[in-house]
Amino acid sequence: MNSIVLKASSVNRSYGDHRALRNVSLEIRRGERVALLGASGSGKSTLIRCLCGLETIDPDGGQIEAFGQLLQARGRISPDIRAQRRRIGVIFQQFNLVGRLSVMHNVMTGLSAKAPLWRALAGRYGMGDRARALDALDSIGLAPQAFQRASTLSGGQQQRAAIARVLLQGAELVLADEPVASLDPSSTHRVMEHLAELNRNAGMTLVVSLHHVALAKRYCDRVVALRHGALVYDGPVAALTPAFLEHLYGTAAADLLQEPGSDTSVSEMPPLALAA
Ligand SMILES: Nc1ncnc2c1ncn2[C@@H]1O[C@H](COP(=O)(O)OP(=O)(O)OP(=O)(O)O)[C@@H](O)[C@H]1O
Repeated sequence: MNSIVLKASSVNRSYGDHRALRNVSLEIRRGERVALLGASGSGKSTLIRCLCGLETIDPDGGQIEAFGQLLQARGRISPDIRAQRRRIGVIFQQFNLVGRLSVMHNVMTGLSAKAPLWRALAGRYGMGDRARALDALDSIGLAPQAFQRASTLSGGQQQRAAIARVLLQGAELVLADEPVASLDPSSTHRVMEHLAELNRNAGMTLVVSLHHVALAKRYCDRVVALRHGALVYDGPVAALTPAFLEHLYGTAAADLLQEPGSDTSVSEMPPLALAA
């Protein structure tokens, strides 16, 4: 079996005259936990949107493959994208839940990629689907909130519901775009631990863009860093040097290595409880 689940080759993406991605090439292997780092505006969200086919790349020769099949090439999305999208779970900073629907219903929309469209639109799910949705919610500690409206949940709970949705979807690859950027420190760690668990227990490959370098160090093995749209680092998280971080962000590395909500730099912290 091909262990490469995602492959970007010479990808450019422009908005008018502005080139947001410049000749980005990248391979993600099954089971990896990859942090996407870079200063604001470096192209992280653009790359994630291109990788899942929500945005087209420039028609100048680049291409993206997922699970060994073409996802898009030369500015055109593959006609088979629906089949690939079933295998890719996407998590956004703003949760993308429907506030007036119950948490359960939101989570079950994860099945709509597999179920007939009419069933998803009608919200008709069988007992088996409901049981699986409850299991997914239980696994992230949200079973008590299953029948509440999604709008009544805290930000951290909403993000956990979004994680339950990709769990139910059965996604093999999760692309998470700054999933903790709007959360408080304790919800941040809870959400990051659940994402790491998806990787460890459910075997999902994880690509997550993060603002905090400390979170990348704590939860990921590999870092891909962008600067002005170009890939400038791809390697082990442990090999990131303070000098490189200062180059990447233009600010002191000590500030970047601070854990959210902590006065302690990540290098002084005890090992993560989840670590294998
Ligand atoms: N829809 C768009 N139209 C025009 N320009 C855009 C669009 N989306 C992104 N850009 C530009 O492309 C560049 C990369 O943006 P992107 O959102 O990918 O960066 P980012 O690294 O995710 O930033 P942040 O960390 O602040 O979210 C920026 O200069 C941004 O202004």
